[in-house]
Amino acid sequence: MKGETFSTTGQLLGTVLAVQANFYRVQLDLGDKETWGQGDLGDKEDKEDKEDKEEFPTLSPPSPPSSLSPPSPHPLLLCTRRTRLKKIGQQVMVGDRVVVEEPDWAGGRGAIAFVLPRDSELDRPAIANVNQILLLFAVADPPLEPYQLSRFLVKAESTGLDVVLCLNKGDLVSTQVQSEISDRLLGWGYQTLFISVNNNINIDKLSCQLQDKITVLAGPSGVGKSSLINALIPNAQLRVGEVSGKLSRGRHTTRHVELFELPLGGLLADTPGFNQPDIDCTPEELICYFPEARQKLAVDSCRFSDCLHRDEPGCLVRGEWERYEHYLEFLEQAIARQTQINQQADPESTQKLKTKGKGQTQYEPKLESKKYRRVSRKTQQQTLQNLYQDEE
Ligand SMILES: Nc1nc2c(ncn2[C@@H]2O[C@H](COP(=O)(O)OP(=O)(O)OP(=O)(O)O)[C@@H](O)[C@H]2O)c(=O)[nH]1
Ligand SMILES: [Zn+2]
Repeated sequence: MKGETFSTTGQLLGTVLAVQANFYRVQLDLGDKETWGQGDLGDKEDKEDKEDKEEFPTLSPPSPPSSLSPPSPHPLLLCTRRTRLKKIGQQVMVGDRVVVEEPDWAGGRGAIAFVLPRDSELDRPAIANVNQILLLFAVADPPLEPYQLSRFLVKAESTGLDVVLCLNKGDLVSTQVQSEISDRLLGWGYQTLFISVNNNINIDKLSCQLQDKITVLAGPSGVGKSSLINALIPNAQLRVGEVSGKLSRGRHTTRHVELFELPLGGLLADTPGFNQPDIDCTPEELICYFPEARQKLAVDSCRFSDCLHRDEPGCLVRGEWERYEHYLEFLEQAIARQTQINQQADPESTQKLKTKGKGQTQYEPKLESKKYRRVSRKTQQQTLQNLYQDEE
């Protein structure tokens, strides 16, 4: 039986959990709970066919370096990057799927020989292959601010990744209030999961949503992000404690990005706290980051294809929806930002001559075509700029 452990070409695969100076901490797929447990390799070898044995004749029970204990169900190796990768300028990011060569099980070392193509790539935090963003807010203490929540949601949507919205401190408000908030957010296009880390409510439900995925946790200060990580990953504090001090301290004192292994499988990225995320998308694409408007545009379109949904005739989007005011505000910011970018790109000229039909010409504000164009999904995924910023 072959598990996920080795690809068909018999390579040793793993995921980069953290980058430490010139070393990469790689969690290997082998050791998968379904195939065999840690230190149980003899069993596994019995199950593996001969072909695999021949390819890995020196495999002995892997044990993670002692500095990385407590034990993970998956072996960890501290790896260098092969010179060939450096020569071709191949960067290795946290979240990357990599091929590891020459594992030295006793020393807990190895070398990264290849980086598999990425499904997604976030800028800040710099993590590859993220599947979803878990946006955590609190229902109270700090109070739930619709405008701030909207801003975080738009920013999260702009990555092109799935967004999971979770409200913590459910213990501080009545179920009646929770249900009102829930209805309101449903109007925004979001199903909300109410949790209470303190009272252990719905933590198991959330765990299921994170299973087997790479998730980035985001949210403003004080909503319970550290508390949630500790609830989801009982060993997190201990693990981090041995590497960089208490978990919460590590989060706020460095830009260090790290993926934590979830007990049910999957990885969670801990990120530094941040304040107000910037709206840095183009004016034209902004509307796509409002699910309630996106719904309308999925079935019909505005009269003008370049409609910014303000006062254009035949606009499908303008109207009585709760976050329309937010949209208009963010739009102003996106336009201001775009104008600034254009001016910086070409300070001499902010106008361009445009030829209209019938030979007429007119000056129009010059827009940096590349920036103004609707961006590809891949590009969207590459930007999560300023979403995370160190508190220091
Ligand atoms: N009532 C209540 N308080 C909670 C709950 N979860 C966390 N808290 C409290 O909220 C406060 C902030 O929690 P943290 O986990 O430090 O919040 P954080 O999001 O990590 O905050 P930063 O570190 O500033 O980013 C702490 O006093 C927690 O005890 C909860 O479910 N209910
Ligand atoms: Zn419109």
